[in-house]
Amino acid sequence: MASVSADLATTIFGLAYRRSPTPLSRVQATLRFPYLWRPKKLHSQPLSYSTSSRSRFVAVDFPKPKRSLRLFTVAATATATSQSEGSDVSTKIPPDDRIPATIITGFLGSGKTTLLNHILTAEHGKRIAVIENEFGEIDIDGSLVAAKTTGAEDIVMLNNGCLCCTVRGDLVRMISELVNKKKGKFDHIVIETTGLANPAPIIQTFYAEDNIFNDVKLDGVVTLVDAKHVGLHLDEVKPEGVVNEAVEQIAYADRIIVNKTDLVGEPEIASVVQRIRNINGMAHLRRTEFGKVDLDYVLGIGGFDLERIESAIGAEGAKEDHDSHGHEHDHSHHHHHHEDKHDHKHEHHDGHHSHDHTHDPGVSSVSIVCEGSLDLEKANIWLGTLLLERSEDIYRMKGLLSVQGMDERFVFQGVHDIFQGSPDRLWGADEPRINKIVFIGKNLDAQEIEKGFKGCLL
Ligand SMILES: Nc1nc2c(ncn2[C@@H]2O[C@H](COP(=O)(O)OP(=O)(O)OP(=O)(O)O)[C@@H](O)[C@H]2O)c(=O)[nH]1
Repeated sequence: MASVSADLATTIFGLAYRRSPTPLSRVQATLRFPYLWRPKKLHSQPLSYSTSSRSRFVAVDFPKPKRSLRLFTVAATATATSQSEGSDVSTKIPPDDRIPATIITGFLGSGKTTLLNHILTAEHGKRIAVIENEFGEIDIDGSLVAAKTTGAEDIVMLNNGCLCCTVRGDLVRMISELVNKKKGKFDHIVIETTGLANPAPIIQTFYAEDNIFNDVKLDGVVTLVDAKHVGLHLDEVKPEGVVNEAVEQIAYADRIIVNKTDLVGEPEIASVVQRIRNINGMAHLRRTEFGKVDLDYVLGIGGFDLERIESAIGAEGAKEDHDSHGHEHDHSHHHHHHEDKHDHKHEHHDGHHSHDHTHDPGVSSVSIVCEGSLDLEKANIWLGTLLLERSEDIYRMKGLLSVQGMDERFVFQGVHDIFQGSPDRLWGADEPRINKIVFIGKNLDAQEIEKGFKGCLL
């Protein structure tokens, strides 16, 4: 284990224990010490920081493809109402009126354009700007997308490469242009990636680029899955160091749409759902034909929004949403670690089916649900070290924590080494202090994570 400096040890929730006991002064202390965790291996220079009016986010910097750096503060709690003496930072958090953006991803032919057309033609009253990324010179998807008259405020094409690789700069420019020239004329941006896109760099763009971050917030990642063919893609063994895009697209999703269910039978669908759950136990999942989902399932979901973390990390992990079909499944196969079901051999615990879990190349989810309060210093060291050592492998994480001495719940979410956290609402007087935490990533050791986490409990 890497040695952890005192600095690191005070960073993740660092602020909370530099506070004085009242909630208000806690907020102010928080804002006065705005930096959270920073991965030392990525920075030899000390970081400078500033408080910004957009103080909702915490540390971002990532090594690839661009080493840009964003420093964040922890958001103030709802209890912040005024400043007291000695405070040099406003506790007022401005309303987040940035334009939400949704990434639609999914493997080739999974139904992304079909979903986009559904969004554009549905009645929702939203004015949507669309960014289409087509791999290749010919703008085929553009002509397949419903015409502007059907609901898109603007459709822009990115045809000369893949969003996650060569045209990231173009994406930044396009979003900036949309914002600069058309702000006020649209309410939402929808970005359709190519089928071969890895969502991570696209997600990171929203945090790394000031031009985007100041005006646009990532709302969610929606992943289409072709119920008939996804198994083939998940099974594909890639050369060392090459990602399996189908797996990545599922791993980063906030919403998963298992599409083309008309082409397969119930056992195949159940098997696909199970494999997806094994990779991503956090995302909501719905089954469809031709991408027909309620629009509020895909737009305005707040997948990266701390205020909505709880809905993403329900007590037993994400559930399959059942409004579009009428039968029950509980196929959640990711590794649940619940304090009162403490069984390390229960990885495939639903007992309904026997499925092969050996294919998905090391990407899985681990969730821990347990009552108690965390020792802040220990939790800092544990999570800081975990991210320091494993941030490349930790794709997504979300958590809701009970910290000893903290009256509020602490919520956080992260994507690799982007970490965003803040005190949330106060714990209720009779509310059990239950920690919930979900990790999605590569080669996660559920037992080790659980052990590390529980070692931080008082
Ligand atoms: N049978 C069936 N076909 C579907 C369904 N959804 C989409 N399709 C068809 O599948 C084909 C691919 O759908 P698209 O929406 O273009 O898929 P895509 O993900 O945008 O494809 P790429 O841009 O190539 O990655 C089209 O012919 C769609 O009409 C479905 O639920 N059932």
